[in-house]
Amino acid sequence: MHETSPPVVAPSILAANFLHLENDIRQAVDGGAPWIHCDIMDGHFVPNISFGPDVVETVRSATDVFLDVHLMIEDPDRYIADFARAGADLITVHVETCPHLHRTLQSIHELGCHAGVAINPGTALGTLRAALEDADLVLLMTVNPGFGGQKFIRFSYDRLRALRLMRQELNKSFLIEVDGGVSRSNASDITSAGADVLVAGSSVFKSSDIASEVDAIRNAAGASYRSDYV
Ligand SMILES: O=C(CO)[C@@H](O)[C@H](O)COP(=O)(O)O
Repeated sequence: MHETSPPVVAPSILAANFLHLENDIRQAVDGGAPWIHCDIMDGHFVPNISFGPDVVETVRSATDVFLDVHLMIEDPDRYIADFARAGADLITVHVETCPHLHRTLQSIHELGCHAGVAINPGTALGTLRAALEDADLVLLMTVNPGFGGQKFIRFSYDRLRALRLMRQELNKSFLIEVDGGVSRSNASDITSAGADVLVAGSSVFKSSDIASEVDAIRNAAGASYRSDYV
């Protein structure tokens, strides 16, 4: 899981130009992104539909970077094998969609992938507690999921600090990922509050220079990152 030293910038292709997807991804990787984030939305758990395993498989065929697949879908157990087959390295499910979260995380591991748990801004962090035994990563949503281009919710800084403290108290080493409204202007505050992985969609792919934008976020994040957090 720690193949690349944090802080990691994980550009979300939700905001990419799908006519030039391979080119957009290449520019992001050239700018220093070791991960690519794939947002899977079903129009039920979140009010938007994105793409499925076929697109993930196409991305896999175009790049060997770490593929971070975020399932914003009801009943994710039905699809995790498809995303593992498509080439996901990490599969993250939402605590809000998994009544048998422990079993779901085990299934992801059995499929040979790293397992993550995501949590919405309105869900209490305590609901994660049991999952922290098995998760390789916790994805803290810093917008309400469903759309790119939203504003970072400010109370997320307190949640990040609280999650970092939980990790310390439990003596765990899961990575903390932040997703939504991340840009070069808040990346430093986000890492100093405890994030190891920063998902950035619009700020990267809507920019006129994708590689420079990734580099700028990485530099800002790196300036305040403390490796003794993990
Ligand atoms: O999962 C989501 C949205 O639900 C995110 O991955 C966004 O796609 C991030 O996009 P920006 O907020 O960076 O535009």
